Amino acid sequence: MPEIAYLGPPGTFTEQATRALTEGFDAALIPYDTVPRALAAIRAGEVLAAGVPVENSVEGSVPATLDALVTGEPLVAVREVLLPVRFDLLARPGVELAQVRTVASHPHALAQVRDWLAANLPDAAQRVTSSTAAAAEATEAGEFDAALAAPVVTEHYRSLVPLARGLADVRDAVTRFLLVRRPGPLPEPTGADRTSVAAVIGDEVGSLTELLSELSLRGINLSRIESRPTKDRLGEYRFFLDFDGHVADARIGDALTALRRRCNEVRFLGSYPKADRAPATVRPSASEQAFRASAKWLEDVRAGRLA
Ligand SMILES: O=C(O)C(=O)Cc1ccccc1
Repeated sequence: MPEIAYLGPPGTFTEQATRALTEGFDAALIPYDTVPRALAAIRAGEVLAAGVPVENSVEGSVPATLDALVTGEPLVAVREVLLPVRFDLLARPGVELAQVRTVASHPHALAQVRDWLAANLPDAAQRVTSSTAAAAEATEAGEFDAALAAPVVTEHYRSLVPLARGLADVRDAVTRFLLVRRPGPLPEPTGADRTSVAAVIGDEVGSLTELLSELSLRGINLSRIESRPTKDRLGEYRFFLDFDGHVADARIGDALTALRRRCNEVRFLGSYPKADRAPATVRPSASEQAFRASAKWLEDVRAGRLA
């Protein structure tokens, strides 16, 4: 049975997401304490793939995931899923809200209930853990007074009881997760796909504008842009771009070759079906048919068939 890594321990949001990402095939889910370790396990050939969180509608990107995706051997995303996130505040039996002095969770969880914590636990010290389930585990062990975690976490840390349920400063917050693996055959284009790349550009006037123009000129809709320091030199950034379309689409292939020419480094991070299944809108001049017809025209010109 294929083994798939996820950010553990059991009971994380990533575990739930990874179940959804691997729906339809039998896989054994293996917990790793951090996203970089889960991705290292793919690179080392210990697991086939990993489910990882990439971004949240409230708190933005998960930097550890972005950095680990571009450090080391190439990896590509093959599926994505969106998971609504709400948190329970869990404590050992007998601990009341007024007694909570320390509350632990993943940084994204603490950020998503910042207002609730300010209003209800203004004096509690916030402690960061590697995941929400790690916070629950440590709370059960007596390390913290309370943990913010997924409601399902109590299936694993059974002595914990909720002090508050369904917390979220922003209703309908969602987190986006990817199933990542080593490069291989790509998912088939569906007409509602997303492509992810990471590009390092030179420190020159207009280099980012020109990079983005390569997409807009071909009618490609950019759905996310995020920058992270390359860590090599102050002021040098790597841009993580997500856009509508599949690398098999002519307009996307054309744009990627342009990025490859322009950028100091381009890493392809996958083409995969969008979770919302919303088809890409393609203007007529960027359609497959238009690309085919113009390539044919050029071929004819070069062969001396047309003036
Ligand atoms: O810690 C977890 O449970 C995770 O899977 C990471 C995370 C944390 C907060 C919101 C969504 C995902």
